[in-house]
Amino acid sequence: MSKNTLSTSLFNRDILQQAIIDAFAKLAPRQQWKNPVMFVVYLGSMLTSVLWLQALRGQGDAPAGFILAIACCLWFTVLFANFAEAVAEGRSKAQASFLHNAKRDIIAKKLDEARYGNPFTEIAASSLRKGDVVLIEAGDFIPGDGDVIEGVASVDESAITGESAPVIRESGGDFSSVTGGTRVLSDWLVVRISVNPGETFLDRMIAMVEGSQRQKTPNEIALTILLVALTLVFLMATVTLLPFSLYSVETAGSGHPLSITVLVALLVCLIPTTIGGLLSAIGVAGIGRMMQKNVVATSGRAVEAAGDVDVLLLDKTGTITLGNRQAAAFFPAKGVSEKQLADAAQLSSLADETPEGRSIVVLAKQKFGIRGRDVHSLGATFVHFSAQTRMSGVNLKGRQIRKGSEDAIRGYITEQGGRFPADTQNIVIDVSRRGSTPLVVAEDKKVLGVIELKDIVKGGIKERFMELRQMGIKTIMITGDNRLTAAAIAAEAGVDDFLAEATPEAKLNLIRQHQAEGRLVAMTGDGTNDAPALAQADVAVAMNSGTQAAKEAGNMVDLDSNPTKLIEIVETGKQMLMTRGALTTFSIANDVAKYFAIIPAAFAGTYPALNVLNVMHLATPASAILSAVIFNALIIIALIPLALRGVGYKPVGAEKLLQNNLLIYGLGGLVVPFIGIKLIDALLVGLHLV
Ligand SMILES: Nc1ncnc2c1ncn2[C@@H]1O[C@H](COP(=O)(O)OP(=O)(O)OP(=O)(O)O)[C@@H](O)[C@H]1O
Ligand SMILES: [K+]
Ligand SMILES: [Mg+2]
Repeated sequence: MSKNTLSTSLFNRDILQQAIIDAFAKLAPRQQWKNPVMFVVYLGSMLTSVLWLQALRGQGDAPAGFILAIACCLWFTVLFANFAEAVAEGRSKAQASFLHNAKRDIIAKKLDEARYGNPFTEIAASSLRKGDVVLIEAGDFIPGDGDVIEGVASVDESAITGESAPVIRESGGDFSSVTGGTRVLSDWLVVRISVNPGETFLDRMIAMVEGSQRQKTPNEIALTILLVALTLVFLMATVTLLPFSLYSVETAGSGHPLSITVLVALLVCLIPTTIGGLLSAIGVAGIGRMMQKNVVATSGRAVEAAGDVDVLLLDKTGTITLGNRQAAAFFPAKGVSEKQLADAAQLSSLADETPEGRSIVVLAKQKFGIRGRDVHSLGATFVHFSAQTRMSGVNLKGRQIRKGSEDAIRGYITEQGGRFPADTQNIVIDVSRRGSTPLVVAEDKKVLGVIELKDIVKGGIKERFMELRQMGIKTIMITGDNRLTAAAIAAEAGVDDFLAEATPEAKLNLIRQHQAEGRLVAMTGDGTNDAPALAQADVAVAMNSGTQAAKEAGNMVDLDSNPTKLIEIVETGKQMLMTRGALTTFSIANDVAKYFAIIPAAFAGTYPALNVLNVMHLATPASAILSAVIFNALIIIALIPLALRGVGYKPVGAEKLLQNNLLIYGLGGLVVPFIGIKLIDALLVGLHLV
């Protein structure tokens, strides 16, 4: 399988070079203001720089060299945080670059009338409007997003999906959507354009992936508020230290007061700069990791919700099963021959565009040599399948043939005064218990028998559901099939619950009900029918092969159109949340440790008694403060790979995760600074810098 996505090499040279440039560009106050914690460091850098200039003129509150060293460290802290964000954005951009290649000048064949064979005019794709109808022939690029209204063709979508195998796009059903920039390989399509220029799927994907549309997610805002509160507390504490130290020096008549430089250094070490500097990079990287899985998230919020999902709604057909429900056998009712049933079944399916319908035509031909008849010469009118009626069929010259779910056909024939035979009832039960879908065929008010539609549960799916259960996520299978079939497949696949005979409304209600109970719901969908439910779900993954309506209603698109991807999406979301949680824990634990490094040293001159806290025995007060500030800057750089790659993830319960997190990142966060600061101090001494 060829994938367009970037190799995971974090330290791609081009990205790093660009990120260094961007790190400086991000020094603009307008950018800095967006990140309140780092904004404090930014102000501190400016203040200490001014103090250094004063010191050069002999008016310093500390030696000029010391102030300069602190100022430089603070500027680097800001630059490192900028750099982290720039690297994350650079990787996303690199991942999106192949999408730019898919944008090209295309000539569209705009049809004067919406039908194949009519004359067309050639116009630039960029001037196509929503509602225009175009012809696309073998070799042509598809000029815009739209839905196929006529024709069947194989399409090369590798420009978008990176998948080189062609896909079939056809009118009707769930494979009717085409994307601008892809190419028709064989045959022709008539497509109704569904978006105006500039609003295409490709445009939206590029904007999202490149981060130009990225806004803070609700959780990011909440965390930022917490970090700002912490920052304010430390700011107050630090500011009040100054008059305090002045007073005590005065009353004692000895020692010297704290310098502004030391106070700024102290403040920067105490506020949560590590998470403050990496927060945005973690969010961007989350979207980037989705992209690596060929999933385009149209909001950071969707990625975040994916990590918190409680309930997963999965379609039976195509998600849990392979999805090509194929006719496998005919079971005639008493007094009907199998051939008679097959003939009626085929007639009712001649215009049925669903895979089920087509397979019935094929099976009747294979078993009895019944040829597909020319539907126009029959003077027939077709009744198309819908998920609401669960029935389809044909009316021809006084004959009305229907096929559909048992209850739909029962309703249909009782309406006309017919009776549902007991032997057919038994066949339905038998077929359903096997996990197959029974389609009952009726002519007028007489039941002719049952068609068995077979589908196969995907290999390995049971293990995936087990993992989800370990993560504390409930899986619910949804199907339009009857309860018996649903129960058989649910048991085989190992889902927690199922909803049978589901209409699109029932799906929507199920989502609302779970949300009302405070749960976050995820689902996948591809049909126009799924659009309302997709719009309601918290995480809504539309298949790239699906209809435009589904893609617009969802907040993620899976370019591979693999419904089981939802499981990986949840894992990626969880990993992003865990990474943020881990680094927040680490950051705050870190600050506590820095407190012990810097306080005794900073106050040694003012309060000699505080020396009992001086557990680290750093060389001098100046080297203690400098070492802490250097460590504070370097830790941001050191954690960039972790922020971008994400912490390792195993499917265990939330409580266990929290425990592990506190243990590793909390304890680590406490210990690492002691070692780091001690080493830096020794190095400074060794190099005779202090
Ligand atoms: N082409 C058809 N003609 C008549 N009846 C059909 C047809 N396809 C399905 N049915 C009936 O309608 C019921 C619901 O079908 P539907 O495709 O909505 O089910 P589903 O399992 O939810 O599949 P999906 O995952 O595609 O939504 C089926 O159980 C079957 O009885
Ligand atoms: K800090
Ligand atoms: Mg279906």
